Amino acid sequence: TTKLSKEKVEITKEQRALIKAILDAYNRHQIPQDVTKKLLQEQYSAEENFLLLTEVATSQVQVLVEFTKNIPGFLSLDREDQIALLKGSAVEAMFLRSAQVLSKKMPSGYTEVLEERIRKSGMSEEFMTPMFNFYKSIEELHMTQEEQALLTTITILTPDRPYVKSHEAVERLQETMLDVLRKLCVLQHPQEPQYFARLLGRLTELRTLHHYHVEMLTSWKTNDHKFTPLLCEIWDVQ
Ligand SMILES: C[C@]12CC[C@H]3[C@@H](CC=C4C=C(C(=O)O)CC[C@@]43C)[C@@H]1CC[C@@H]2C(=O)c1ccc(O)cc1
Repeated sequence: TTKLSKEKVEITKEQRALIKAILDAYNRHQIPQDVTKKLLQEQYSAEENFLLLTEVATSQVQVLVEFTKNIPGFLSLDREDQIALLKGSAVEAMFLRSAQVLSKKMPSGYTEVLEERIRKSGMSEEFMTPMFNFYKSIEELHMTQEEQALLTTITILTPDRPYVKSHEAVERLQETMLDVLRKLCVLQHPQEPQYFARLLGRLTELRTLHHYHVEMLTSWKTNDHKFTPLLCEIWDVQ
């Protein structure tokens, strides 16, 4: 008979404090009300939808920077590495954020409106399909808030981003988060031993979306769509 590994998984006091710090930061940093209200009120047109998504994307980058600064240990990394990690993970963190938001049904109908504006923003089908497939694969996981916040943190703390100098320091920080997430998955999804592996599989899918995103921006640019200076800065768009 296969001996089920009933390994005694225990979250330490420090790890519990880490989860709390990351979850508080994740919940504290939301898109400002006035931005989301505009998204609900403005009329629909491909141009208007693109402008609104650009505004909400710009706001999300600012939220991402604030969240990242609250990741325990992040500010003790080398300053240039902090920038390299933010630039390297901005697109993936944004797609992970959009998947987490779009897989939640909100009473305000925000999710439906957002989805409608994405579908009618002048984005070509070839990028729409993989993006919505990703949203679906995230939705099927039914991630808890802690798992979402930790998965975003793990994405940001990816050591092999371009221009990262002290690879080990980032790796150590990421491993701390991976260990906490692994334990959480075992405790919160006891009947799904593969759940943690499935979560990490989503990070691989995120990297392919990153590739699509570069082409998506270029296709928008050719139809002379303007991005904000912050988006150009963080996404290396000319
Ligand atoms: C990524 C995205 C811009 C940012 C949106 C995302 C859909 C849902 C979101 C939810 C957010 C929240 O509720 O916190 C923050 C903004 C995001 C993350 C859009 C889907 C396609 C779009 C896009 O790629 C895009 C890129 C450049 C643009 O100028 C306009 C759109």
